Amino acid sequence: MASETRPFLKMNGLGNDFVVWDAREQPLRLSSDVIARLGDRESGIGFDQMITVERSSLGVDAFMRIHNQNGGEVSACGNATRCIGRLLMEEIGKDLVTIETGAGLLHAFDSPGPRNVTVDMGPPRIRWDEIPLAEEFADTRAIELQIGPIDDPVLHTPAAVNMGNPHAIFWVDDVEGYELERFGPLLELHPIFPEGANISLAHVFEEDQIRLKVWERGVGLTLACGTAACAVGVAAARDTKTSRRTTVHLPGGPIGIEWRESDDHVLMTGLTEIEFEGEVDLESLEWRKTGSGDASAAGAVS
Ligand SMILES: N[C@@H](CCC[C@H](N)C(=O)O)C(=O)O
Repeated sequence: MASETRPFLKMNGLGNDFVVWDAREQPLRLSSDVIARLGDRESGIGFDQMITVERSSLGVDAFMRIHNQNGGEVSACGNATRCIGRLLMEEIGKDLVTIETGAGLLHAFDSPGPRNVTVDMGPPRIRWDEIPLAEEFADTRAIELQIGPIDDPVLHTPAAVNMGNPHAIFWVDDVEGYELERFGPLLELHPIFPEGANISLAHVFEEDQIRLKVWERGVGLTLACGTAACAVGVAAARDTKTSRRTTVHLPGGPIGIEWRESDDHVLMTGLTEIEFEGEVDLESLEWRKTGSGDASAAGAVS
């Protein structure tokens, strides 16, 4: 049987990077082992998430399937929703599109500034069983965590928020003052989080300005995580550390978050980038670049 070569697009939202397949005409389902091999930065294409754009069974603009680098399927990815929103808006020629995800229908719309996209991520879920947590907590602004090898008290009382996926947020004085790569893997799989969790270190350094570093479930340290930025914006406002409008500064750049009072929805605005076009032989998993991205577009600043 001849091997199949499939085109893909490499994109990122503030450095949180994705391989994007268009599977609307020709379905594509890869095993978790293949996804992990393609996601490997040494031997594969390298990405944080793999995004498969499919036809929506609900008749909206598209369905977006999300896999983490380790091959596990998840329901939400804020940065990828902005990237897919941009692709669909450019394709359809509209300035608002609706994307079906595992976490529900999300609207993406054009935002001032080139390649800037806003996504309405819907309302946060903050009840202990919605996050979900393994035991009842009346107040999820600070839950109690028992974690043996870590003795810093700051790392025992995270806030917990679900933005279509579970997040734990530790408020610290300096996000660089902790070895997130050491305790991220322990906390991601802590039994209090039956579905695992994305782990954030956050610090309000100026009025409504938050510094954020994230250990993503199923990936590790990433340059940015959109749902974490939303969760942190919500946790900060719940705790009156900030107003409902914040700028969250990630290693990959800033992202604007608004937790709208009128309908409880969280809006996230930030840059999207097409890095390059490529193709993969799905049998050998060999891949090559076939085209360039935004950086080579006319007028782009390199
Ligand atoms: N990078 C994403 C989140 C991707 C999923 C996450 N790792 C999880 O397992 O929930 C974002 O931008 O939100």
